[in-house]
Amino acid sequence: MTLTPIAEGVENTNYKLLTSTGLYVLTLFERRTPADALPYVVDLMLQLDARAVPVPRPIADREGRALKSLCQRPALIVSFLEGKSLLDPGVDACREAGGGLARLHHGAEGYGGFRPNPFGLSSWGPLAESCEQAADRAAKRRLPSILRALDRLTDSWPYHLPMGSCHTDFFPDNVFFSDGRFSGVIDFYFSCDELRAYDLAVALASWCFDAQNRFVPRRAEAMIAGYSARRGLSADERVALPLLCLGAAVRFTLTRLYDRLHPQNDALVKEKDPEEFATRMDLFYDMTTAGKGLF
Ligand SMILES: Nc1ncnc2c1ncn2[C@@H]1O[C@H](COP(=O)(O)OP(=O)(O)O)[C@@H](O)[C@H]1O
Ligand SMILES: N[C@@H](CCOP(=O)(O)O)C(=O)O
Repeated sequence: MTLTPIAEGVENTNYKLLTSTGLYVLTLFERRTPADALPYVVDLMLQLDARAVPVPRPIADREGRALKSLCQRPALIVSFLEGKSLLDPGVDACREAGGGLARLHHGAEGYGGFRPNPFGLSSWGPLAESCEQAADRAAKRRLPSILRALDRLTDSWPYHLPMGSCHTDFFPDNVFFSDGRFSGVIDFYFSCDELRAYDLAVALASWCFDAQNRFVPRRAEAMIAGYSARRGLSADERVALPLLCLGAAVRFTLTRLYDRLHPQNDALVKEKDPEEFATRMDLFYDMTTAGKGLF
């Protein structure tokens, strides 16, 4: 058996695990994934796997338990998924990814678990406050635009839209491709009950910017087309997308800012730049002010 650390993670500590029966991933969960949330996540992955959505399959021990404890942290072994994520996904990849997200939403239908979104709208105010308390000069400059976006989101959040089990971290690094086709999705540790259109908005806010962080409307159009070819998207959901993209941009600006201000020195994780999403937040703020659509 060999264990090789994987350094790409942002949230948890991961190892590639090679045994006589195959290749797996061992995850030790760090601060954002509490043990009591994991049964929801594991059972959702099992349901998706059973419905042929390509996700890592949790591996149980001889007593049938997948969730274990290792080094004082919750731990899980899942199957290794083949395929590669894309660094700068183009229009076709965005269409494929939209279709992949719709497959995930389909596969999650009827799921019996319930987990409120730990990083949903109601968490953003307290997160902003804890960033404010620890703020350095750069964070102090950023906070007013975060708070202004938060006011808009609080005033206009579309609570009435359809909910279900969502991934809520459907970023390019969590989606695998093989021969240009969607081949799988990993990292379900933020999965929870949320607005389905918010899940799509997270994908739009993370896939539809180029290497210079410029919004690419054609990618957004393709992603929405890929999604809606497999799963209906109502007129109300479509109209709400710019506001929900603003919400997604606030969420990732805040968690990245929090991580920069409160680093975890002992975990095998990488920090990401909050400014990348803060710039997107400003763009979606202006788009919602002007009442414009994404394309
Ligand atoms: N089941 C899996 N199959 C293949 N690769 C995986 C799997 N799980 C994780 N990885 C690899 O590990 C990296 C980090 O995993 P991820 O779950 O995104 O960690 P974190 O939650 O810490 O961000 C991924 O980018 C991917 O390369
Ligand atoms: N996607 C989030 C943080 C979680 O990272 P992941 O590696 O688990 O996708 C971000 O980019 O801030």
